[in-house]
Amino acid sequence: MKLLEAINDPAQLRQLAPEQLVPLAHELRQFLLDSVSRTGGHLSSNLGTVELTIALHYVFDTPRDRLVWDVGHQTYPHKILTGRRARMHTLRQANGLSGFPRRDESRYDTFGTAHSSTSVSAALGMARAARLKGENHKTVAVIGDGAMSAGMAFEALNNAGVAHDLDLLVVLNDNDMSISPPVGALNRYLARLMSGRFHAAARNVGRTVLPAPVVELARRLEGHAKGMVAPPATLFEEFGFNYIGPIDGHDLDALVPTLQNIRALHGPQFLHVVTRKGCGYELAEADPILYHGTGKFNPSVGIVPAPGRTTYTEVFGDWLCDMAAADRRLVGITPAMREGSGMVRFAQQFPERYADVGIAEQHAVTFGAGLATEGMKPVVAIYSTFLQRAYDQLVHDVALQNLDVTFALDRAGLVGPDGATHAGNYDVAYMRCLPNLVLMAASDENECRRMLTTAFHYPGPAAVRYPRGAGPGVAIGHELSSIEIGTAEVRRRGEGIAILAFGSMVAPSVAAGAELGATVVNMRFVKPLDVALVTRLAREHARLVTVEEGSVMGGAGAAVAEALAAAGLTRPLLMLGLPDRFIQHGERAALLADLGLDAGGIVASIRQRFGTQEPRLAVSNG
Ligand SMILES: Cc1ncc(C[n+]2csc(CCOP(=O)(O)OP(=O)(O)O)c2C)c(N)n1
Ligand SMILES: CC(=O)[C@@H](O)[C@H](O)COP(=O)(O)O
Ligand SMILES: [Mg+2]
Repeated sequence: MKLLEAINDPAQLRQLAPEQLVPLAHELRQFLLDSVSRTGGHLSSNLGTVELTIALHYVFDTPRDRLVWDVGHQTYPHKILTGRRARMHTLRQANGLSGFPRRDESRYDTFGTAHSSTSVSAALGMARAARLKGENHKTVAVIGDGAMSAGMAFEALNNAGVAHDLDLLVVLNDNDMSISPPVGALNRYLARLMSGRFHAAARNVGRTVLPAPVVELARRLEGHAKGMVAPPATLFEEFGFNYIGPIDGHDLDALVPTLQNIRALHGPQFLHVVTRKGCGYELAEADPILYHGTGKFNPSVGIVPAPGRTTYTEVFGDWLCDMAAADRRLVGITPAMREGSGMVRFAQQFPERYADVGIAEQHAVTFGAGLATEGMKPVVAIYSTFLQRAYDQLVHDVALQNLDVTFALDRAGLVGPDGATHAGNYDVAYMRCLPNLVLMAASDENECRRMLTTAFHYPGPAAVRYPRGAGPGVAIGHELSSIEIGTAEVRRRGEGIAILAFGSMVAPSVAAGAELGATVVNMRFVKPLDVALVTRLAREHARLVTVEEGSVMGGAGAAVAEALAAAGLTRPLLMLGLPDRFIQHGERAALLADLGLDAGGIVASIRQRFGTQEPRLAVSNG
């Protein structure tokens, strides 16, 4: 590790001779594999960007030249080369390095990210700012083939391609993979670019990078000389970029001179590099999906899948297959999260009714709306955090038209190591204000299954939110039974205090209620709220507490407060949930405990707010 250990800053990397870069890449890849196997994290994508990262920092004058990564799950080599090597053992842990770029972590992280397809927009903004400020640095966006499939990337290309006064380079890191195999026409197009004349052109590209008009002229002349019609320009050229490539993204002898040539050019440039996900670690190359995101593992053995407790994701996946067998109208939709959303078996068993639409949350929702207009029963499986992307589609295309779309909202609440970017803290706040929509929060695995069935049978938009990981471990029935809409369930009768708990907070609230002698209710529905029960509880108890794994602001507790106000009832109401700040990465259970959202924390908050005396006062009415 001699070369790597000497690099604490890209300026030191730039002192190396070109022939030292290959051995450096070897050291970096070894370090990366060793490091991720100890911490867990995103492995395959990072193994694929080792050479590209070295070449970019070697050629560009970072951080003066701006380097913007898309998604950011492939930035571990970048972190290692930009002074964070010694902290890689803290990756994705509380108070440790983030798994994604963060502006507050390093001046080399020019743009915070983790949701995909933002890089070209952000880089274009930076390039425009440079122009306006009279600065002459370069801006580079690195975007994967999966991320390139999103509408937002194309909105940015559309804008950038006519910005001929800006020095912007878009590097397409094409590894022919999203998390799962890529889908759609763009992917097919990229595969075609890899073949035929483009492949032949790639061999010399390091020596002959030319501005777009010259390339275009040469193409026409070549066609003319051969008496043929000139070959068509690439899609990216049609957008206004100078397209270069495809080149081998693991070949430093091609990457470095190509980037050096491009750096001297002005206007929008597009470099297509081809990499292998998992490159250099045989097991990850053979199964890049398994090694996309890993826990800790022994690199000489590889990941050994161990049976664990059933996760909510698995509950959903099993329900989806059962419901699809029962109802031929069901169509399962995922925006590029087949594995994460538990849809692998469904995709195999019901290929005609399975739709991976790419990283395209907005399209996923409106595609579902379209299916619903024709009497189909779409189920959009989506992480809470990614539904944020499709809010207008949820409002305008689904809720406003009262269309029958079921939303399976996975990763609702804190997610743990991915941190604030992936936390699903806001879905309750942004969904419960929508007319027509039914919103449920699952408190255990079996209830999750029943809620999904309820949502599916409800003839309008309905969502079930459930957290990352396993639930309390209750037995899961095989039947497809529903819950009456808008009904809560009293889990424990006590006096003085009533705890109204939502979803994942029911189990700790029941434990807290036992310690306090309080009534505990599993509210089940955020919308419609069981107003009759809420008002009855308010009349029977002196103090009310709401507990939820979601933003307190605008959340389910706020819904209870509104219901009380509407009924003219005033009661001391303690609302527990996620505070008005972003919660960083760490282990999910530990983060919840830190926030007082475990049984002990709930007891402590209630005692702190209402005192330690048994609050026996029963009130007659408001
Ligand atoms: C808006 C959004 N939707 C979904 C995801 C989940 N996600 C993270 S990486 C990824 C695949 C990205 O593919 P690509 O850009 O080709 O990068 P690769 O993993 O191949 O390196 C997906 C779907 C996300 N981060 N953001
Ligand atoms: C980078 C990204 O967005 C995904 O890979 C995400 O990290 C997956 O999270 P889960 O592990 O919760 O599926
Ligand atoms: Mg890819």
